Amino acid sequence: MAPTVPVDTSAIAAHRPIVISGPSGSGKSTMLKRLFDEYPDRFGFSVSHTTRSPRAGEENGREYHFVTQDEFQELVDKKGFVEHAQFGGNCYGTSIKAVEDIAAQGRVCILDIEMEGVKQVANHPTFPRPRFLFLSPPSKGVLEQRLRGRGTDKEEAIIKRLKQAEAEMDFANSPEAPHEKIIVNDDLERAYKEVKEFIVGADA
Ligand SMILES: Nc1ncnc2c1ncn2[C@@H]1O[C@H](COP(=O)(O)OP(=O)(O)OP(=O)(O)O)[C@@H](O)[C@H]1O
Repeated sequence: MAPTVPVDTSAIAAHRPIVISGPSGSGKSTMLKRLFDEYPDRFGFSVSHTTRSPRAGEENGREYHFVTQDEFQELVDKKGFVEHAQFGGNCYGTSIKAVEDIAAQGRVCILDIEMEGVKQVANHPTFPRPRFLFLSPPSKGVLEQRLRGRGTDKEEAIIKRLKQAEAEMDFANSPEAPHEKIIVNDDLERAYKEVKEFIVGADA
């Protein structure tokens, strides 16, 4: 067994990261965009690692930390990732160090991740426990309408997202879910107020 990588997590402990999850189309990007606009200096997204090749205009350390398969695996073995996954034949992961980098700037790191990632974060052996928020659509029907209304997905992708949404919702409502709060995104203003209250505090 590889020893776990020794990463200083003192800034993370002082600025506890927030994990936001919820089905695709539940409104995570919408909420986070508003929050970042309202509080430009308060939050940050960590820079992920990936084994995919950089695209034109992408810079190592800015869009991603671009690494080889071996480098990625080494970090996996050392428990250096808070969470990691494979998409389309490439590996992606959020390192503890990347989250610490945001916290060291005095910012709260926001982790926008899906169900499998949430489970990994909740069960990580050394990562300080973040705060978990789940954003839920009002119903499956409304979710479907919003995914279609967004106009970014093909029919096949919408069907896949709806199926995945069911699994996410079941997990969020199960006893092993780590979420401290589930917010239903029906009315945008009301839901945003709740999100803000959870993330920034009632006095904000
Ligand atoms: N409360 C709301 N009422 C009506 N429409 C909403 C509401 N919240 C979000 N939407 C719309 O629903 C669509 C999906 O929202 P959004 O893209 O923020 O979801 P997401 O959770 O970030 O999805 P993904 O995980 O795929 O990035 C968008 O078109 C957005 O404008």
